[in-house]
Formats: sequence, C-alpha cells, structure tokens
Amino acid sequence: MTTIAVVGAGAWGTALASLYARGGAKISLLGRDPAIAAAINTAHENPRYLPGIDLPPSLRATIDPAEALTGCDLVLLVVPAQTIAATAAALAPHLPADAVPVLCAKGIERETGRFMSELVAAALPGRPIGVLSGPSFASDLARGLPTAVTVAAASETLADSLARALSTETFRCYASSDLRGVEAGGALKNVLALAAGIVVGRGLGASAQAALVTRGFVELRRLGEALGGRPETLMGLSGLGDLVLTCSSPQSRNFSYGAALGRGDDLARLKLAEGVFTAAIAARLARDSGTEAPIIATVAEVLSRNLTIDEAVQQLLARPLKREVG
Ligand SMILES: NC(=O)C1=CN([C@@H]2O[C@H](COP(=O)(O)OP(=O)(O)OC[C@H]3O[C@@H](n4cnc5c(N)ncnc54)[C@H](OP(=O)(O)O)[C@@H]3O)[C@@H](O)[C@H]2O)C=CC1
Ligand SMILES: O=C(CO)COP(=O)(O)O
Repeated sequence: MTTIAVVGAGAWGTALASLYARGGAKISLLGRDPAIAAAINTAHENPRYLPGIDLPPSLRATIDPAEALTGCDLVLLVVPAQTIAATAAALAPHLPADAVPVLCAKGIERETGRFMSELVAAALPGRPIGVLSGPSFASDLARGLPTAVTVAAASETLADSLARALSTETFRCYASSDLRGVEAGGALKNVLALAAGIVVGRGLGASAQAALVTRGFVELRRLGEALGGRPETLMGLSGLGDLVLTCSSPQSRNFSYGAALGRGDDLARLKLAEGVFTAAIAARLARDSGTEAPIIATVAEVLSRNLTIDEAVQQLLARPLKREVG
C-alpha cells in the first residue's frame, strides 16, 4: 500500500488527507500550527480551514516533519504557491530518498515566473515530480462528493502509477504527461476567475459572465500553449474544467475576491487568493512571449491600481472586439 504524506493543513491539504484516510490509506498530515493539528486529532475538525466538516477519526495531523515524512512514498505539497520553494527546501532533510513530490498548489512564482515543478526540481534535485490539478473544491472533496482531476508527470509510466495511487472511489485521477500544460491551466485560471468575479460583482449579469469565461478560455489556451502546454491538456480538466468551476462559484476564493473588487467592498478582511499573486507575472509572461492576453493584463492592472474597476470592466467587455477566432 502507498504511504502518503500531505504537507499543508489548510483547506486543500486537509481535504486530500481526509479523503485518503477515509479510504484506509496510510496517511499523515503535516501542519505548522499545533492548535490546528490538535483540533484535527481530537475534535476531528479543522476549525480554521474547513469549519463544520467532520474529518475521519483515523486522520492524524502533526507539526513534526520527521514524524509525517518518515517512510512516505508520495508527498503531496499543499501550501500556497509562493511558499512552495521554501517549503520543499525545508522538507528535503526529512524526505525518504525515493519519495515522489506531488504538487497541488496552483500558481507561478511571482518574482521569477517559474512554475511549481521547476521550483521543486531545484529544491529537491533528482526526483521525478507529479502535479495534481483540476476542478476540485476542498469542501466538496472533504464531504466525499465526486471529483475528477488530472495528475501529471513527465514520464507516462509515472503519471499512470500516480493516477492509480491517488484515485479513490470518489476521486478520479486522469493521467497526463503534460506537466507544463497542467500547471499553466491551474495558474492561469486563478487570474481569469478574478476577472469573472469582477464582472459578476459589478452586477453585469450571467450573459457577460459567460462571455468573459469563453474569452478567458481562449486566453488560457493561447498563453498556456505559448508557455509549453498542449492544446488538449488546456481543454481538459486542469484547464477548461477548472476555469469553468472557479469562474462560476462563490466557493472559489479567486472568484469571491474578484466579486468583492467588483462590488467595491473593503478587501482588508479578505484572504488573498492565488490569482492575486499570479496576475502580474502571468501578464508579463504573455508580453514576453508576444501572446495576446487582454483579460489577464486587465486583472494585473486593476490589482496594481493602474485601472479603476469601471475602466477594467470597459476593457474586459465593452471594448469592440476584432474577429472571434484565436
Ligand atoms: N482550497 C481549495 O479548494 C483548493 C486549493 N488548491 C490549491 O492548494 C494550495 C493551498 O490552498 P489552500 O489549502 O486552499 O490554502 P489555505 O490558505 O487553506 O491553507 C494554506 C496552508 O498552507 C500553510 N502555509 C501558509 N504559508 C506557509 C508557509 N510560508 N510555509 C508553510 N506553510 C504555509 C498554512 O498554514 P497556517 O495555517 O499555519 O498559516 C495552511 O496550512 C493553493 O495553491 C491552492 O490554489 C487547489 C485545489 C483546491
Ligand atoms: O482551484 C480551486 C478549485 O479547483 C480552488 O479555487 P480557488 O483558489 O479560487 O478557491
């Protein structure tokens, strides 16, 4: 049986760990806050990140890396994208030599433009790497609702074996060898979900939302391909699938953050969504590769306060468009 360690006791890490604990897997969850670990172990709840959701009593959380990682075959890295590099480096001394990291964060490092797999390859050299991404809200997974995602690795053999090891009755993992396409889809959809949220928050209606999602998909495909992803990957679960999910549900932090921007809410109390960190670097990668990405560029401009929301909405939807293709 595969032994899985999950690093990051936030919403997504706790949901993944509880899924595997429910399935009877050998699983450990590594957090950094002793109070959260204690609540998971005794009250079987993660009160900060998944309040009100019952976790399986068999799920054990710890804040001790050696305890969590000793003997693991797979280590799921489920911390925010901007912290992946430092987290992977800190884990290195505790990881078994043949443990495979599986990256579950969606984003691009904002200072360098590097993808999660590049950061982890540098921090944990010589290891094959997996990426898990697709339309999947933590609270859905933690409630045992059916979910399907893509699991990618550069080698088809590894992708197949990771997809088998990580699938359960309710969590279907499709294998892919397009690591870059899967990562690009997950990172770019976060920025596009912010744009969809802005449109909805501004009260522009479902028709405008559908237009934004469709044009956003064109952009995701175009930029995703420019960054090295394959078209079929970008049209799959980790691209189109995740875009549809996060552009249409207030459960998405990116969508909700965009909606708050669109409404003109006070953002001080809102948790920053991944797309907030990714927008500017995604816009720069688009410029550098000569790829048209007006929606992503607009979100980056709004977040850096170079555009008002009204100006942004004009750019997102009211500007006369050229032909629809491409
Ligand atoms: N939530 C979801 O539905 C989904 C999320 N994802 C992706 O998973 C990733 C994690 O998201 P999510 O679980 O929602 O985030 P949360 O904010 O819910 O949790 C983040 C976790 O990471 C820990 N953490 C924060 N900063 C650091 C750091 N510098 N070093 C180590 N640990 C840190 C937090 O610990 P502490 O509590 O101590 O701050 C917390 O345990 C993101 O990239 C997201 O895009 C993917 C699919 C679904
Ligand atoms: O990636 C997600 C679902 O697939 C979660 O999206 P948010 O980060 O926008 O909440």
